[in-house]
Amino acid sequence: MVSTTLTPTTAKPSSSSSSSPLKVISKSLSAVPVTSSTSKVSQFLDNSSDEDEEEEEDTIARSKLRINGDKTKKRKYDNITNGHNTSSPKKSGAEGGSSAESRRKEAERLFQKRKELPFYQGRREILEEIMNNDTTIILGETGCGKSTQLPQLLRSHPISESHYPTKKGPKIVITQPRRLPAIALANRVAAEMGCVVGEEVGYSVRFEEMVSRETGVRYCTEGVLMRELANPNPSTSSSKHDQQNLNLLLKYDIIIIDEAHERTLNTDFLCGALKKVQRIRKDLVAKQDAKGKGGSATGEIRLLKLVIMSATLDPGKFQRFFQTGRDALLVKGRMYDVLTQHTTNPVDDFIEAAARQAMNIHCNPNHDGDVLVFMPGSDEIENCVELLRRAGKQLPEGHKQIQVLPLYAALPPTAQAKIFSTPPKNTRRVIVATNIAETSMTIPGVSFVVDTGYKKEKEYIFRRSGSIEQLKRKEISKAAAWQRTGRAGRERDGHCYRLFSKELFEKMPEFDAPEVQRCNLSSAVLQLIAMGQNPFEFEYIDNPGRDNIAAAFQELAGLGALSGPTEITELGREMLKYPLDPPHARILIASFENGCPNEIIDILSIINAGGTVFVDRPNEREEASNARAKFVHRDGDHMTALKVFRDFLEIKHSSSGPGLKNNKGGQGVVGWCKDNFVNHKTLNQAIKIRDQLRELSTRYGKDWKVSTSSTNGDDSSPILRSLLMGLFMNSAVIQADGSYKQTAGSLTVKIHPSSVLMSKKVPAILYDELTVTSSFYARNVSSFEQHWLTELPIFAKSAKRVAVPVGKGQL
Ligand SMILES: Nc1ncnc2c1ncn2[C@@H]1O[C@H](COP(=O)(O)OP(=O)(O)OP(=O)(O)O)[C@@H](O)[C@H]1O
Repeated sequence: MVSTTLTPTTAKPSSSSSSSPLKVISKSLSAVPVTSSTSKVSQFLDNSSDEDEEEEEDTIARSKLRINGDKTKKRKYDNITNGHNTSSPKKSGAEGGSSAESRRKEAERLFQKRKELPFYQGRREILEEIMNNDTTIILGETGCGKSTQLPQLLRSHPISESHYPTKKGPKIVITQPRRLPAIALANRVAAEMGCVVGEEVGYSVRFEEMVSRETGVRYCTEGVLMRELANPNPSTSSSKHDQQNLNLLLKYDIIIIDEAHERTLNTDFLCGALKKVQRIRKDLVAKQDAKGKGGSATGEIRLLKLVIMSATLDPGKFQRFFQTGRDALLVKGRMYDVLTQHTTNPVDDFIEAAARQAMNIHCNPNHDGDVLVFMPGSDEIENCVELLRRAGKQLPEGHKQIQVLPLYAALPPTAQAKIFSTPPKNTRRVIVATNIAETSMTIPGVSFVVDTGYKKEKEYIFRRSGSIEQLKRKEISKAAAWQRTGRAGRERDGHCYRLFSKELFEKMPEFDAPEVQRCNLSSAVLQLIAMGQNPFEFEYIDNPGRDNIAAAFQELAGLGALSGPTEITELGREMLKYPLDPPHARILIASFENGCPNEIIDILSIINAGGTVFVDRPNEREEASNARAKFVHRDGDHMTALKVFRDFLEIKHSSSGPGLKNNKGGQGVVGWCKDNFVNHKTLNQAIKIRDQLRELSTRYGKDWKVSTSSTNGDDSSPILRSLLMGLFMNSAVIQADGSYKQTAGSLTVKIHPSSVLMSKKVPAILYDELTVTSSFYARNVSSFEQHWLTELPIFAKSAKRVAVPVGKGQL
């Protein structure tokens, strides 16, 4: 293999060189990246006193007490453990004294490491700043301890305790843009605090939750908190204080928005909504104090503190938005050095170059540690994985082996969680990931990062004839490059190989463009309206533009979620009860009316599981196509997926044990999936989602058991009609020349080759998504009767326009 030529760099992360006012916390510590830097653990500036150390030891002792005290309390979840435990003590759901003892010992061991983290070193100044202000902006270098240490310190450090004199301490929520880091961080922090996930420390992500009444630190995705703001849980909300339907989140004292540099849709909407909540709570506290209700510390309503954090955010932008009037805090220093190198020449084929670089690392006997490779998207990842696996097979006998693991959002969570498992002996792991692993994550064992410099980014194209959202490959920003670099150097010194030149790096934008300016806003706009906010007048960090908001209104109105520019309908509120996008929520509600929730819940669970229903294996195309043939349903991919799922469940239930062993009559479920080219990871994940949707339906008084087979036998039309209620914007009718023309736009679309309807001609199609390559391809396609369109309120008045009639004989 030809090695890539790389040169070392001495550049600094953009945030550190920002002209915005910053208050430096650990002055003697160096910034990333380090080339031949001498910053080591022993050089950390320790600005804590001995007395402070004693207070910290005391904190550990108290958290021990809390854990033991919880022993007799009934927990909300019986199965408190999960498959994502990233550090020992592992799966310590047992309540026995020995596991509590092992947790305590592990927490004590980890405490020795925690004490060395720069963030921990600067804790007094950080906590005082937070206690003295409403909103604090913190920039801390990657790996300095922001996400793991701040919630723990806020919960039980004496500085915070004196501010929150109640026995329980402040309740803290910390948001993450993605579910994997939220779960991994909760596991890590639970281990550091010596408790079981779901007790003192918990997490809530879409379709999965590990929290209880005892939970004082809750890691959650931004989406979960947004949903809570818009759709207060009746059992926990303080609705009597809600203003304009905005949930004031009174059960939380401090909300931390972590990784704010990502500027996801939810980051920006959360910042706007929380700023408002903070202001309303402040006014209410002032009124409460004036009435003499006992002061804000102990009164019914307490002030809300906000902390905005990242290693690479633009501090000036957030300072201006929150009008903090304070310098952002800069926590400098990291635990370990990271040497960063750029290529001297441009790279022709970045997939091959990345595979080469990973193999070069692997074949160097002095290089110890796992490799994390960043690729733009799943296709590039699968190609790179293939190259690496092939190269791995050619390693000489006795050579250290490689285990290659893909990591991207469409993989089901169980497949994603593999990155936390211990590799076999004498094996180096090479993880090939999208930017899903770019922020927040500490992937155990990783010492090397290979960065291709590319990402895939959603781009929303506004067209009068129907907007489309597409994924495009783009160069990353400097902030993203530093985040990627920061995935090394977390457990030991690291090395980052950038497969782009220093000159190219210098030309990269400082930060990523905010998602509000390039994504479909319908879900966020519906939530805003439910909160009583006018999306056109909402305070945005960066305005999304009227066209983007108007497009969301159009879609939501079509779904029946809005009755006026700022008025949500009953149906809209109903839609918000389910953790689904508006179109999917609409489909679910339609299924209750059409008598098919049983089937629709299964279909929606598969769609939301991430991953495909079928898998491909190289050189087995014919076998795969023969195996699939027996599942094909004439009405298309949704009914086909339902058939696969139902057969899978039957096999699973008839198999002995958890599905890994053979059942008496034949093969086990894993063998069945292999023989039928079925993706068992997707379907197992679908089971979990199905259970949650069923539970939610029951909670809202809906009978999910109703099924078409109990009414109309084999008739799939109620299911397809339900799908159309949500996916009408994604529908197209056949034209005389055999092409399909969008009903809500004017694009000509083709059926994707992966669809079972690929070579069929049907009067009308609906689809889950549109991918754009040389043409517009509809994926996950089902057929339906053209005249159904005229029954939809949005099309009823303009039936002629949407349904260009083509008789069956013409097809
Ligand atoms: N799952 C884990 N396994 C091992 N070590 C971990 C784990 N999680 C955190 N750590 C250790 O704790 C340190 C601090 O992690 P933390 O996530 O708090 O840093 P951070 O400042 O939030 O980083 P980033 O900006 O990259 O999110 C890491 O550098 C690593 O040494």
